[in-house]
Amino acid sequence: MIYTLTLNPSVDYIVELDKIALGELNRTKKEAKFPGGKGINVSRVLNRLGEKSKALGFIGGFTGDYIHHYLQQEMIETDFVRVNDDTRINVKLKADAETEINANGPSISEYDFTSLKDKVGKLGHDDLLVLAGSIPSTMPDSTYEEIVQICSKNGAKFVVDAEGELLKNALPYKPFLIKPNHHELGEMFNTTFENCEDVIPYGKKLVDMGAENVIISLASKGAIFVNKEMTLISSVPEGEVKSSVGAGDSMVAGFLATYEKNKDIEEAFRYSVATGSATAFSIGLCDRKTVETLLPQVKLRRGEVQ
Ligand SMILES: Nc1ncnc2c1ncn2[C@@H]1O[C@H](COP(=O)(O)OP(=O)(O)OP(=O)(O)O)[C@@H](O)[C@H]1O
Ligand SMILES: O=P(O)(O)OC[C@@]1(O)O[C@H](CO)[C@@H](O)[C@@H]1O
Repeated sequence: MIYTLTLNPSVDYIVELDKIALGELNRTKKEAKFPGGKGINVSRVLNRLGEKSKALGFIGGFTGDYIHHYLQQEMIETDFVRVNDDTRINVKLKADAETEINANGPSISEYDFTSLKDKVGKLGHDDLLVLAGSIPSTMPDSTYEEIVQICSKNGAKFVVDAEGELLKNALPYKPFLIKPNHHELGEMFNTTFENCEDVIPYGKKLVDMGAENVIISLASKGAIFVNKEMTLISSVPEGEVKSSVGAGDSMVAGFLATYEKNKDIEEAFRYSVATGSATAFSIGLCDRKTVETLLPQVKLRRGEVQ
């Protein structure tokens, strides 16, 4: 079974304005709220693509209740650890550009973390855990490493979608899939990228560092896939971006949902890109129909073998 782990869930408050005037009263044109946090987004998109998953993580307070009820209504299984503080609220401003304000998140006690590790310890060979997003600021950088060590010991596969040290520390344990975007990749290697070709050598480095499969997204510029056997470069569909919040998480869900069905990497990568764009072209997360409409626009070509 697929499990998702969101150590720092959020209520995402999405606000649309014509423009933002700093230091003044602004009134919204439209607003919406959704349960958020990367792992939770992966569970919600998997569900829309017909794949079951169970959402794990820490939730607390009225915001935690909101997330819990929302997922229950969508018939998504959960097994959260309840914490004392409120789950955070992240503000997403959409005006000329998209601006995000993500909060630190609640404090997590040793006891809470142990309860969570006990749940992860029950996963075995037939399971896959998606670890996604930041960790609450009270938790150490070694947090993901501790969790993937448990998976590795019990033979459970895992996916990591996180930034910086959290991702680097997990690589030696051989994640099944990682999905940095080009900014995150640039920060890891202290460089910047213009296009898909620039990114390929760094995708290969991540494979050498332990990742089995690597997807690197470059928003409207395309995406690349690298593993030991192949390098693929993908175009992205054209359309109007309504909110890119969760587009990266949707890529992970699109890949896993398809791979679970047929173990076909190329097909999984095509779905991954179509699912990412389907979310970028929606307010909130995508639905299956939009993914299937966009799929014919996703064209893959092979990167050069080096
Ligand atoms: N302007 C765009 N046009 C078409 N597709 C897009 C656009 N922006 C994002 N996408 C889709 O979303 C995917 C992920 O985008 P991006 O590279 O911004 O990832 P990310 O930064 O991880 O996303 P997130 O906003 O969830 O953090 C892209 O591969 C693409 O499929
Ligand atoms: O602060 P983190 O954990 O890095 O990211 C959290 C977040 O921005 O990621 C999701 C989109 O990918 C949103 O639902 C959520 O608000």
